[in-house]
Amino acid sequence: MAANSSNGEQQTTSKPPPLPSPLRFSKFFQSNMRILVTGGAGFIGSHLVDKLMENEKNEVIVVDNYFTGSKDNLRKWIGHPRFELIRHDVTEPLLVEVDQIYHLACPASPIFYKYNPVKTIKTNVIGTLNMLGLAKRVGARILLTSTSEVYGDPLIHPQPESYWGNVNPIGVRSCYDEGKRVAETLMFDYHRQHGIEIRIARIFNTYGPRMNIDDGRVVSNFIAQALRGEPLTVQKPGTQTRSFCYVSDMVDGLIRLMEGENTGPINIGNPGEFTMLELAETVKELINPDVEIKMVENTPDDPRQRKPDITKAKELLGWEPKVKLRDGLPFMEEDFRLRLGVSKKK
Ligand SMILES: NC(=O)c1ccc[n+]([C@@H]2O[C@H](COP(=O)([O-])OP(=O)(O)OC[C@H]3O[C@@H](n4cnc5c(N)ncnc54)[C@H](O)[C@@H]3O)[C@@H](O)[C@H]2O)c1
Ligand SMILES: O=C(O)[C@H]1O[C@H](OP(=O)(O)OP(=O)(O)OC[C@H]2O[C@@H](n3ccc(=O)[nH]c3=O)[C@H](O)[C@@H]2O)[C@H](O)[C@@H](O)[C@@H]1O
Repeated sequence: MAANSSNGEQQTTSKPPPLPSPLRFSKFFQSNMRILVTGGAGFIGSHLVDKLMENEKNEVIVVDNYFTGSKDNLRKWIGHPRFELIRHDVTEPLLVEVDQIYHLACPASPIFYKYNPVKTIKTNVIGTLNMLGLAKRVGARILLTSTSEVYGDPLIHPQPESYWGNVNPIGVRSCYDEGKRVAETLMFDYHRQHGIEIRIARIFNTYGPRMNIDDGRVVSNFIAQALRGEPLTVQKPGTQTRSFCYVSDMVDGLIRLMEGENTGPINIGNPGEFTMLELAETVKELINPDVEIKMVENTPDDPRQRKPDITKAKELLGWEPKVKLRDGLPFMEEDFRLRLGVSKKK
C-alpha cells in the first residue's frame, strides 16, 4: 500500500515475500532446491550451472534462446536427472516452479548487444519483468546480473555502488547500459511493492574458458588473435582501462550474494586495473611474442576507465577475487587452443 507522509511524498511499505512452495517445509518429502538459470548456456551461466550442479541437493533448470550461448557449454549435464534445459526466450512469460532464479539472460558482448538493440532492451526490460513476475508467483529469490556499464563513462574512480553513473541515454550502448539500469529499477520496485527477495550483482569484465572465440570482447579477441598469429587489435587510444575477473571468482561471488542477506547492488569484479595496451603486451608475452600490436579505431562511448570498489563485497559477502590476470589467462589459452586446434610449440 502506498501511504502519504506529512510532507506529501509518497512512501511505500514493504510486504513480506510470498511463501515458498509448501514442499520446502514438508516432513517426509526431501525436496531439492530448484534453481532457474536464465542465460545458462552462455559463458558465465554455464560455469554457474557447473558449480550449482556440484551440490546434490540442487535441481537446475536452464532457459536460453541460444543467441550467444550454446548447448555445447552444458553438454556434460544434458540427460542428468537433476538438470533440465529449455529453449525459451525470456521476453515471453515462463511458467516453472522454482525456489531461486539467477537471471543472466542478455547478450553481453558489445558487438552482440548492438546487433539488435531493440531486442537487447526488450530482453533487459520485458525479460526482467517476466522473471520478476515468475519470482512473485512462486515466492522465489531472484538475482540479476547487472553490470559495471551502469556507471557509464565514470567520473569517479574506482566505482563504488553509491555512484549513480555517467551514462548516455541515447547512445549505441544505451540498449545495454540503460536496459540494465531499468532492470535494476524493476528489481527494487518489485522488492518494495511486492516484497520479492532480490539480489543485484554489478559484474565487472569477466573472462575465462568457454567465451565465444569470435565474441568480440577484448580478452577473447586478443587470445584468439595471438593463437592465429594475427595482430592484436588495440582500439584507440589504448590507455582506456578495464579490471578483469576470472570466471570461477565471479561464480563464487554470485552464489555468495544469492545465499547472503544483502539485496545489493554489490560490485563483483577484480580491482586489478590494466590499460588495453598493457593487456595486449601481457597476452603477447604469455602466448605469442611474434605477433604485432595494431592500433585500430574505437567505437562510440567506450568507457575510459573502469575499476570496482569491492569494499562492500568484502565486508558483506566475505568475497574477494583469488585469480590474478596472469594466472587466469593460461587457462583460457588452453581452452582456446583446444577449440581452435592450435597446439603449443615445444
Ligand atoms: N561477462 C562479463 O564481463 C559481464 C560483465 C557484466 C555483466 N555481465 C552480465 O552477465 C550475464 C552473462 O554474461 P555472459 O558474459 O555469460 O554472456 P553470454 O552472451 O555468454 O551469455 C548470455 C546468455 O543469455 C542468452 N540470451 C540472450 N538473450 C536471451 C533471451 N532473450 N532469452 C533467453 N536467453 C537469452 C544467450 O544465448 C547466452 O546464452 C549477462 O546478463 C551480462 O549482461 C557479464
Ligand atoms: O564488465 C562490464 O561491465 C561490461 O564489460 C564489457 O564491455 P567492455 O568493457 O566495453 O568490453 P570489451 O568489448 O571487452 O572492451 C573492453 C575494452 O577493450 C577495447 N578493445 C576491445 C576489443 C578489441 O579487439 N580491442 C580493444 O582494444 C575496447 O575499446 C574497450 O576499451 C562487456 O562486454 C559487457 O557485457 C559488460 O557488461
